[in-house]
Amino acid sequence: MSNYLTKIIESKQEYLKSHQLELREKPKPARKKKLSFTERVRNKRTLGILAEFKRSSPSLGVINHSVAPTVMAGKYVTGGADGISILTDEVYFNGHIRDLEAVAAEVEVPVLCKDFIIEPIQINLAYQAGAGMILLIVRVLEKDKLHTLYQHAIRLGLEVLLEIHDEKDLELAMSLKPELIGINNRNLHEFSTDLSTTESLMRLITDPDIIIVSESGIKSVEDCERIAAAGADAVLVGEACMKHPNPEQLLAQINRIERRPL
Ligand SMILES: O=P(O)(O)OC[C@@H](O)[C@@H](O)c1c[nH]c2ccccc12
Repeated sequence: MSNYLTKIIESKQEYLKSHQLELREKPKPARKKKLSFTERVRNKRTLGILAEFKRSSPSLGVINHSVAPTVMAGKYVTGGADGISILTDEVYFNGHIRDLEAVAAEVEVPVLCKDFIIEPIQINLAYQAGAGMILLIVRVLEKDKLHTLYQHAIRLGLEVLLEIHDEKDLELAMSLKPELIGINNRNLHEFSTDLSTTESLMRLITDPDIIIVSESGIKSVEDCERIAAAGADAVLVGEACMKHPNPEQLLAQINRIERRPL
């Protein structure tokens, strides 16, 4: 693991230890049944969209601190997002699980809990807050732990976005027979992004039933066209949405991009 990721994971372990009391589970609230992200993407012929709410990040510092998550999520849905990703990590991304809770209660599309998940309690809390999906980053988990967390989420009826960055991650991810894979274009050693990561890993994924989301460094409609040409099914866009003067318009344009036929 890179130094940066190791630091984040260590801080997450600390956080979970020191917040044990607050993090205790509450009774499960009634949940609205929503169409899953995977189903939504399968039902359309154009590029799927996961639009992300991210106030700040370790690589960029402050991105946008002035807009409320529910306001932004409303714009994302208007623009045609098939799912909303909410960064809930407090320490590095200035997020909160309450952001997710507020958004999940308001929108009809599924909401992704974007965090560094290393313990089942985090999955339970995401579920209780109304998440329909969680992220598992293959790189930060041992094989057994990855399997345990994956099965735990699936049993709760959550979708899992399984994030990979290279061939080794892909091999491990495939051992779970996933429905949904995220290819992260960001090199976690030095924060740089390179869309060719999606292009090269796409060539190795031969199962047409797996929905592939390309993540990070996607800044424009042209970038999305490139991702669609590589054969990915969906994009995860954060910074470009958060900084855009009119995110609805950006997403509406992305929403018109045809996917590559199987
Ligand atoms: O803001 P961008 O470059 O559009 O990237 C969004 C998303 O892919 C990125 O936030 C991300 C991808 N994987 C992660 C894991 C943890 C935290 C953040 C991420």
